[in-house]
This record gives sequence, C-alpha cells and structure tokens, in this order.
Amino acid sequence: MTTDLAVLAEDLTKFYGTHRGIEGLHLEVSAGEIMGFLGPNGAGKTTTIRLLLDFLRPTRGHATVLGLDPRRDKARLHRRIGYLPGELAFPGREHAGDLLRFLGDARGGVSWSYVTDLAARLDLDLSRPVRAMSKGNKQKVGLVQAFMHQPALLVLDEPTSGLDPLMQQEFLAMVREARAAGQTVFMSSHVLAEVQQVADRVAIVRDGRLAAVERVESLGRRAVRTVEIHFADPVDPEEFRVLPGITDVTVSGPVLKCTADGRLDPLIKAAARHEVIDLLSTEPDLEETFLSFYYHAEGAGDAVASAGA
Ligand SMILES: Nc1ncnc2c1ncn2[C@@H]1O[C@H](COP(=O)(O)OP(=O)(O)OP(=O)(O)O)[C@@H](O)[C@H]1O
Repeated sequence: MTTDLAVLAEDLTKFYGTHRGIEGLHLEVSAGEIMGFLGPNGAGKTTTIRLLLDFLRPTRGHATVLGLDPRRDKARLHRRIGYLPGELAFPGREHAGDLLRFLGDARGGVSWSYVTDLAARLDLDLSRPVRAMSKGNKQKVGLVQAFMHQPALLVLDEPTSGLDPLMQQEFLAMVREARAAGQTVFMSSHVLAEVQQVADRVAIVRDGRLAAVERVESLGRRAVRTVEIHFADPVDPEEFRVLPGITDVTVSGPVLKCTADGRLDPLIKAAARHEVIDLLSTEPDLEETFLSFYYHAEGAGDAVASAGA
C-alpha cells in the first residue's frame, strides 16, 4: 500500500454470529486528513473502530493502519495511535493526573506540560479521582489520554459525547491543530453538524454498510431549504409548481411556501415578476436532508459514492 494512507479497509467485515456488525467496508483515510465516520446508532461505527485496532478480529477482509497490520503489529500500532473508546471504563481509584502519568509512561513518556495544557484547555481538574467524576469529565480524561502523546493517528469514538457546547468547540480546535501538525483524525459521530465543522470528508454507514463517502464541501449542495415569500397580492401556485427544483408549493393568499433543492435562482426570478414584500429562507438543515437521504433511502446502503481523497 502507499504510505500516504493512514487507514485502508478492504472488504472489512464483522458478523456477530449471524448478526451483521459491518460488512464489505472499503475505506481509505489519507494521512493528514480528518475523516468523520457518521451513522445512526447500531450502524457499525464502533465495530469498525474496534476492527481497526484489533480489539475485534474480522470475519472477512483486512485493514491496514499506519502501514501496519493491526493483528501482527498491535503493540507498535497502539503506541502510534490515540484512541478514545466510546464506552470509557476507568476501573482504578487514581486521580486523573496519576492515571495520565501511568498511561503516558506506558507509551514511552509524554511531555507533562503538554498534558497539563490539554487539561487546562478542557477545564479538567487533574487532582480529582477519576471514578468520582461526571461523565463529561471522564470524557475529558479520555480525550487528554488520546491526544497527549501526539499520535500519528487519532481514532475517536463519539468524542464529544457528554461535553458541553463550549468544550465541544475546544475539542474541535484541538482536532484542527492536530491536522495542522500532520496528524490524521478518524472520528465517529452521529451528529453531522459537529463533524462538518472540522472534517475534510465524511464516511456514512447505515445498517452495517458504507452508504457514502463525501467531501464536506459537497454536502451543502444537497441541502434542501424551505422558502417563504410574502407578496403584495395573491399569487397562483401553478406558476411556482412548474419550476425546476421546487416542491411542496402551498399558497395562502399572498404567502407562498415551498421547498427548494438548493438552486434558488428559478424561484427568485419567478417571484420577481410580482411585488415581493418579504422572503424567508431557513438554513439548510443537513441533518434532516443529507442524512435522512442516506439513512432511509431505498438501497442507499449499497450505493457507495466515491469521492477522491
Ligand atoms: N458484541 C456484540 N454482539 C452482538 N451484536 C453486536 C455486538 N456489538 C455490536 N453488535 C451489533 O452490531 C451492530 C453494529 O453495532 P456498533 O456498536 O458497531 O454500531 P455503532 O454505529 O457504533 O452504534 P452506536 O452509535 O450505538 O455506538 C448493531 O446492530 C449492534 O447491535
């Protein structure tokens, strides 16, 4: 394989008995990119992540991570990865600082000032016992341990779960900085909005299959928006129903409501034939449009859209 791939999954498949975890996954993550891994609950995100790290063995297929075989080179690979599990379990009674020192030593030593910087950014008190921490604070400990050795690859399973909005933004800033430093980030989420803020591309899984891989810039083009136009006088809905990309037209006296598929130009030109009092266009809701398309569309799970890295 070429060395500029941080992750390569080839026909990666895991069945739990007869139950599909993930099937036939082909995925490439380039070195230095941020890849969002999106899907609803039970789609197969955690299964995929665990396969990449050799916490699970594939039923079929193969993964190459940082040029290594996760099974053969597990210890070497794990030193070069920062991993945040979806379910954090800190069994001991240690204070967060002791736990991080222990984990840092196990990875061959880390810069302690970097650890305290990360903790300060996330507003994490290292002198508190981890077991007594809230879910959000435990998540911060999990994030610090994933980032602290500045690994070549960060594999983060639902990293913002339990974080408040301010901390989510701080985390996204850390992810951007990681990319600037040449690190690769593979992060799962079921929230497109957060992934969209940092990711270069998103891979979308549904029912254990890859539904699509898209560059983030191209997601917006699929956005459907609702438009409401207030005219000075009543208008004929038929005039708008015939426009390309315009659906769900309803007219109530001088107020027209419709859905536009992203190209507003035909609608604006038609509206301009009348006196327009006001125009309201709701922000494209990508959760509703893009994701519902991939999550629910018939056969979407088999249609692997390829977007170049
Ligand atoms: N140990 C297991 N035994 C049996 N089935 C499992 C096991 N782990 C996961 N599954 C099933 O495999 C499928 C994929 O699960 P997975 O946890 O990978 O999804 P996910 O996308 O990470 O979901 P979530 O967002 O809920 O964590 C689901 O149908 C799940 O029920």
